[in-house]
Amino acid sequence: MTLTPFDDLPDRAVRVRAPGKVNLSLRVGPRERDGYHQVVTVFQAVSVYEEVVATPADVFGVSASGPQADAVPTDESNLALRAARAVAERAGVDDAVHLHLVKGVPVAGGMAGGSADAAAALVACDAFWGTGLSRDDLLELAAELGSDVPFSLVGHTAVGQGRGHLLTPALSRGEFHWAFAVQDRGLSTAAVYEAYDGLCTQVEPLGDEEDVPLMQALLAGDAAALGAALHNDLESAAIELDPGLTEPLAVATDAGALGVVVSGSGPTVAALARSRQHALAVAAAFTAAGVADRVLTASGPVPGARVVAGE
Ligand SMILES: C[C@](O)(CO)[C@H](O)COP(=O)(O)OP(=O)(O)OC[C@H]1O[C@@H](n2ccc(N)nc2=O)[C@H](O)[C@@H]1O
Ligand SMILES: Nc1ncnc2c1ncn2[C@@H]1O[C@H](COP(=O)(O)OP(=O)(O)OP(=O)(O)O)[C@@H](O)[C@H]1O
Repeated sequence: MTLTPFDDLPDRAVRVRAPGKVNLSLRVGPRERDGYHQVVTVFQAVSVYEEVVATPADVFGVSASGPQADAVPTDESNLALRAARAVAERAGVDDAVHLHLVKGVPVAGGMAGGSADAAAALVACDAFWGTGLSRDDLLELAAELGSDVPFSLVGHTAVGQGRGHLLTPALSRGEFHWAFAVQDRGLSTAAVYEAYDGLCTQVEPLGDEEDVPLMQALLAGDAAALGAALHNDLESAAIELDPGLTEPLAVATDAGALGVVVSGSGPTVAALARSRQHALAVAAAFTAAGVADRVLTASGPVPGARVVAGE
């Protein structure tokens, strides 16, 4: 089945939309005994979306469409399918469901596409089966599926701590405009954290005081101050694995971006622009310089996973 956002929904179908994210700041502490690093991060949800359409089926299944759909696993490792099974188990549901993913977020791009699928699938299956799980239930299932999944559920702007899964909403005024340089080649999140360990011999435990200027910029809706405060501890590790990333970073700076940063574990490069128009100009500069396989523009913050049709 190949559904586009404009198709009519089949009977009983539920359609849910969930956003991608940018880490405005990502500070990485030591690796803990569970294999995960302590992080303090400020997430912003942006208007690049995944859609998940849940339809009746005799057996659990998943399919995908979109620019990089071939790179999405459709076996039991698929995060959306795992989310569906988690809802069924938690709520004691015996029925199956088919999930179709309309992928708009880059795959393995550092913008939490798989996490958005998982969050959307949690919301879709809850609505599809009428399980009535609480927000806390969904957040708990989300955290078991991946560190970024709770934020995909919540959206807007939030500070993530622990593995990134413990969220506190953050105040943000106005709308910020972004241009993204997307690469066909993905980066493995685990490999980037491993490269980070190799680069940093001594990692200090984390405080959150470094992000005060960033939080003030968000509160004031001051895009120039936000641009100056963007920060990603994983950036040098991502560049070590993919040295070509220095090119889109330089192109965005030359095009007058207020700030530019590797998004999460990369390789997508996120450039903060002065306006929607300027974001289009930065995207055009990426294309003209040949430093991106694809470009996107978006704004943020936007809400987390929510039903858009069929409930
Ligand atoms: C880079 C970020 O996107 C920033 O928000 C996240 O930290 C990654 O979140 P994610 O993709 O949901 O990652 P998970 O699926 O939870 O973990 C994938 C792998 O990344 C590494 N990982 C992830 C999160 C974290 N706080 N420390 C880690 O070391 C671990 O090796 C883990 O096995
Ligand atoms: N529904 C899914 N969509 C995309 N990838 C998935 C999905 N389920 C599992 N995966 C696997 O997860 C890997 C990471 O994909 P994803 O698009 O979530 O990366 P990411 O955006 O870099 O993640 P993050 O920003 O959260 O670190 C893929 O290479 C793929 O093997």
